[in-house]
Amino acid sequence: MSSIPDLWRIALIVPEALVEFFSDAVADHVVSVSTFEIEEGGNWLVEAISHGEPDRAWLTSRVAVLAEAVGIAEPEITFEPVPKLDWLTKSYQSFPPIRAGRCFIHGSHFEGKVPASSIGLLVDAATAFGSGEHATTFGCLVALDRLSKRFPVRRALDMGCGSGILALAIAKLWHAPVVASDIDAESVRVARLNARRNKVAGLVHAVGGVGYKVAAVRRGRPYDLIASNILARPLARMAPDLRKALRPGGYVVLSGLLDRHENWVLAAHRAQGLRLVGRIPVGEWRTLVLRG
Ligand SMILES: C[S@@+](CC[C@H](N)C(=O)[O-])C[C@H]1O[C@@H](n2cnc3c(N)ncnc32)[C@H](O)[C@@H]1O
Repeated sequence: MSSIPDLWRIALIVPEALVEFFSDAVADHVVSVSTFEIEEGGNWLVEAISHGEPDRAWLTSRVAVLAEAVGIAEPEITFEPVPKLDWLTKSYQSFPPIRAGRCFIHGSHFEGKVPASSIGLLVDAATAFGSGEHATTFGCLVALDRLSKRFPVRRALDMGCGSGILALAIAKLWHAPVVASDIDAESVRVARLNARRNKVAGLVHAVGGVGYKVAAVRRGRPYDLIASNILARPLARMAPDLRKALRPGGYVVLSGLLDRHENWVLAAHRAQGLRLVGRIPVGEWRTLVLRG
């Protein structure tokens, strides 16, 4: 527990018309920003969470400058540490096991048995994205399970690994080495921890850095399989790099895109010669399976 960074809550109340403006202004300095209406048609609460104690003086003066710029009274900004064990224990316990294809994702609080014929993935809801409950992670796991029944993989890449959940699944489904990369250092730490806890540390190599710029990602090429659950814009932008990194005939699993972005992302990858071989819609989210 001691290696989990301290979380801080930063809160301010602003008029509805300025919610986005203030959320964007703090977004680069925190790990998440939530907004809630607190008076119907009136004020909203902007609540941000940061890793470690935020720079109070900087944030306070930034908020003051913004308030002056839009002609409102300077909103009060509060800073408070988030009680460590409480929220972690709470979030651990709020996640029941999830099945996605043969994958059975459970937290360390799960006392039951992983069903025979399932593949257990031990992932606690913590400080990195990916504990199976999100539609995009779920879609990727279902796609990976389907592919594992008909396609051999000698090496794979999980780009934007978060908790490492997709890399763990690939390592367990194929017993193949996986490079797991993430732009966020905390995610890399959590992915390594999860690889050890799932006894696949010898197969999952977690590295930090942006997309295909990471040396270990380039060294691992060509990959038989690339999974990337990021967002529509980076997924579309990385199409040329992705094709270069993929072995001809290899598979790509893309997620993190909404239904309205599907054609756009697909067009970028089709322009590189990939073709659509699978599509898993979950709610408004889409997971696409492409073949090189
Ligand atoms: C939606 S999470 C997915 C986590 C996990 N793979 C899953 O499927 O649940 C996206 C992750 O991609 C990382 N990320 C975003 N842009 C990236 C980029 N250009 N290169 C590498 N990682 C990136 C984020 O830090 C985040 O951990």
